[in-house]
Amino acid sequence: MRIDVKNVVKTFKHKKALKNVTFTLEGPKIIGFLGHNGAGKTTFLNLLAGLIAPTSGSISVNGENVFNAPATLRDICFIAESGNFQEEMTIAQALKANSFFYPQWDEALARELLEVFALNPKDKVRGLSKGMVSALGIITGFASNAGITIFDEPYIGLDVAARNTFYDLLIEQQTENPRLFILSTHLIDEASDLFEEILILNDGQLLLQKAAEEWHQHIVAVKGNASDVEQAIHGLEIIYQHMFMQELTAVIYSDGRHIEGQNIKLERVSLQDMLVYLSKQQKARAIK
Ligand SMILES: Nc1ncnc2c1ncn2[C@@H]1O[C@H](COP(=O)(O)OP(=O)(O)OP(=O)(O)O)[C@@H](O)[C@H]1O
Repeated sequence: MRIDVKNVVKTFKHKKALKNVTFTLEGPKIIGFLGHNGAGKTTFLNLLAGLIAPTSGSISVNGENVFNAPATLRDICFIAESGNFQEEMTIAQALKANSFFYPQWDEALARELLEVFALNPKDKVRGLSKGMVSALGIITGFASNAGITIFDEPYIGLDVAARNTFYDLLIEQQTENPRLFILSTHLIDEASDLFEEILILNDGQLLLQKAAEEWHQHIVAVKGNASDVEQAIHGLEIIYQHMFMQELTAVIYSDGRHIEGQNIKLERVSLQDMLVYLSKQQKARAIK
């Protein structure tokens, strides 16, 4: 599976939710699609699932433009944050409807997962708790067997045990039947070991796309007096920088270069730290 995103802009009235986003994803792989609130993640996932059209630019899957391409959409399963199930249906009917849509649907897996998540197929979607709707989404996503399976905040309302079940299933499915899984989530520390590639959106733009290995080896925060930090990181890609009380923090991509200098500190940057940095930056911008 290959997704090509070219110069995508999405504007809602006066709000530019996506500002000229370009990248390529190739699977099978588990992708972490991250960014703070309002970064544009859901907007992008809706575009990828062909639910809305870009204002300009294009998204194609294996060379086919997704918008208005019904055949391609049958290989993309998008599980929305709020659950995209008809309220008046029972769980069994909701699964049936999805089984008609996805040609590779795995009925045995759907049945097995209903038991794993203790859902009663006769229950109506309307009466389900948030956690149960999330579980129904997870079942649908895995059973769809779609080449691209997207989970947008898949575990709202799920407890730790159910979330762990989800992580185990993801690994099991990726081993048995590899696909391109895209996960947008706020529970980053919990899920970060699962990601093989990480994309971070910030304010409608792609801030960063790295393989997880590259992240662990090469992304580092350099802190200290501004001129010392600037000297130490000269020529490197700066992902983020922030000045506080005369101390400069610069998150950089070291590209294997050994970083040294006087009066500077180097720190590892977890995905969670990165999002904290980004939201600080956003707040600082809002205050200005
Ligand atoms: N239908 C819409 N009409 C107007 N503005 C919208 C619409 N959908 C999204 N936006 C705006 O576009 C921006 C990006 O929203 P989006 O929901 O894509 O962000 P997100 O990264 O998914 O955030 P969250 O993590 O909070 O779900 C926000 O400023 C949002 O208010």
